[in-house]
Amino acid sequence: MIVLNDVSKTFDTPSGPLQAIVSASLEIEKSDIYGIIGFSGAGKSTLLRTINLLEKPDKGTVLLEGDDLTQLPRQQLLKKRMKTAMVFQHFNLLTNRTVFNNVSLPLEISGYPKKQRKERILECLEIVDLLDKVNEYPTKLSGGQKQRVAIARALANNPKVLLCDEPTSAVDPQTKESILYYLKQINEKLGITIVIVTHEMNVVKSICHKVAVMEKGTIVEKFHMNDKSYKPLTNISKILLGESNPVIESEVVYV
Ligand SMILES: Nc1ncnc2c1ncn2[C@@H]1O[C@H](COP(=O)(O)OP(=O)(O)OP(=O)(O)O)[C@@H](O)[C@H]1O
Repeated sequence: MIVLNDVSKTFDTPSGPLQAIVSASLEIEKSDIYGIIGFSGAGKSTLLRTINLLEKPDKGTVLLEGDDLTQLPRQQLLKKRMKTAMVFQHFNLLTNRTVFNNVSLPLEISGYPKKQRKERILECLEIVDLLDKVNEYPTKLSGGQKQRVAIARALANNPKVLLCDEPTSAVDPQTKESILYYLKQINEKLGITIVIVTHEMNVVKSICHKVAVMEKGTIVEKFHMNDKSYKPLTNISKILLGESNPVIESEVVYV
């Protein structure tokens, strides 16, 4: 479904070039829930953003359903990018639009037939159980409800992949569980592939099938969560798989 092959990305910064991704290779299969974990600054978000080429790699290839996105002309890339959708930590809803009109936005941008928009918007809001909030404005919603609207908006154009960047980091533990529940449902019922960047071990334990661990721009480890014979290499994976006590080596790893 998604194949990153030897992807590298360097940013120009005032203090010189910063290599955010170093020769990363990753294979994500259809219907996977794939976690990308690591300490702050490891390159997780940048790697996630290369999957739909929001971040263009300097080197390497990014295949989405067999098409190399790095080689596609702009128009074809924009079309192909619609197969992916993003969910962010801080929801990124438009406060001057109602819930209904927030979910409508990607449909307006993609030119989804006007007559069918309402039906599609309501379908998406039903998936996240928010039909009773269609006419509310985001400021009236809780954090969890805002994130569910963001998930409904992400689903609007029928993506095959959801790219989630710390989707539960800005909400309380109970709300976190609810958001993970909806992501799981979306994966199981709609077969949507989910790639999730997180620093929360509980998120990984709760929904991920597979995991990649990043350190300083490099993918240092990949494994299946249910592989009982797997011997973890890094502190993070040792904690994740219960082979080590949760040494809070950094404030950015929560168990
Ligand atoms: N647009 C940019 N310009 C310059 N440097 C950047 C840019 N985006 C990211 N970086 C740098 O690249 C490195 C990796 O950043 P990235 O956000 O991918 O890490 P991360 O693992 O997601 O961290 P966090 O968990 O803190 O969000 C960091 O040093 C960051 O400062």
